Amino acid sequence: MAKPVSIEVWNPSGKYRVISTKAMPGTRWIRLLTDQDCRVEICTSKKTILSVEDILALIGEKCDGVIGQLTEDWGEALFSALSRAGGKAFSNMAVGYNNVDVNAANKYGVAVGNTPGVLTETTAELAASLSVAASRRIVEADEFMRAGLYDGWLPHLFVGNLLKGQTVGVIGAGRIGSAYARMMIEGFKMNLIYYDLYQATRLEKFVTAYGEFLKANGEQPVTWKRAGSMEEVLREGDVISLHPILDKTTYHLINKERLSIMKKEAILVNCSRGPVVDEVALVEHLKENPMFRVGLDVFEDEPYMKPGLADMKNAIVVPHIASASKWTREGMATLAALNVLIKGYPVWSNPNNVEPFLNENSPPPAACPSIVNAKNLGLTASKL
Ligand SMILES: NC(=O)C1=CN([C@@H]2O[C@H](COP(=O)(O)OP(=O)(O)OC[C@H]3O[C@@H](n4cnc5c(N)ncnc54)[C@H](O)[C@@H]3O)[C@@H](O)[C@H]2O)C=CC1
Ligand SMILES: O=C(O)C(=O)CO
Repeated sequence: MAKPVSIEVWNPSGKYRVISTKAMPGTRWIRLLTDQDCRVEICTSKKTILSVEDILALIGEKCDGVIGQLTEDWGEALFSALSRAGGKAFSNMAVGYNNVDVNAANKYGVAVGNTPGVLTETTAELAASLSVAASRRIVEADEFMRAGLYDGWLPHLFVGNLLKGQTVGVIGAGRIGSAYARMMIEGFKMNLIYYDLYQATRLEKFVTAYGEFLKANGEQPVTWKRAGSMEEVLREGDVISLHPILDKTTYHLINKERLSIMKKEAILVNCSRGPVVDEVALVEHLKENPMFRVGLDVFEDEPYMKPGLADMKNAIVVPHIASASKWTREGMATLAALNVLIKGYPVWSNPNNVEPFLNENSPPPAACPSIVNAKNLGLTASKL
């Protein structure tokens, strides 16, 4: 028998019981739920990652909807329990939902929400920050300064790579990958090579137009190329950033063999999911190629790093903070809350445009912003 988990309660007499497995930023998300007659229970356990047993205890006998986190294992056990408790909706507070077994949710008729769009720019900004920090060796230089080792300017001190005119490679040119590409192209005048299963038409148009603008102003135009294979991106990119979803096609997409075809002084950035990179092979590669650098926000065995990674000077590591801006995190909480409103709301027809849900000063549309299994469950699409 799992121990009861500590909770904070809002609107105790609300008709619908909604649980959030973590406290989330802002208060708008709580207000939106309590305004719709929900009793909101927020888990206040000190444990960072809740186990399946902890969440089963939270769900209890009656529960209408749950907002959960990407660190939790949402599979058969939780969806069957939620369904038995009368629950109809679950939302991850994340756009990625590789921690969710959507087939199990379908089996129990539970809608699965995610939070796209609101984190696109914030996540791309962190990928861009890691790209610049790695290319200019900012973290190494900062450590050197704090250690009191700086005794004067030297021609060879922390020499890094110039980004202008180099090639930025993007693998997975969806919302975040495309936003990142634009930042690197517009900000640093880099040329683009990308690989995706689909054509990134808007991104291509942007690079073409920006290239024409530069040319008209007497500058070297930027260019783009859609690669026919991932290997092409790896061979040609000077800075390569990974932005695909994690599934079986992208697991260990970067492995020993693929690392070996990259340029010796390339920079690799991963703000997608840890298992997209074979981290053991990466550590070996970093040891053998001191001029190869990485910026990592995510790790294969998160929250742990593979042995040796923390010792590598040519690696910058940050704790899965790519979406961590105040506006984005509050927006993610809002979208997650609206996804679990269980009054039979229709599903928003364009999850790539979630702006109307994010305006603090006007009520959101009466729709669930993003339900990934809406078609499987035959949910009605919003006409708004
Ligand atoms: N580190 C962090 O804090 C964050 C991480 N993420 C991760 O980023 C991922 C992407 O997010 P969005 O850009 O919003 O999703 P998206 O769905 O717009 O883009 C994903 C892209 O990956 C492409 N893709 C899928 N399989 C592929 C393959 N085998 N090879 C090449 N491309 C492939 C898709 O066609 C799509 O264009 C999320 O699924 C999540 O895992 C997202 C936000 C924050
Ligand atoms: O949204 C996601 O997928 C994250 O990783 C956290 O923002």
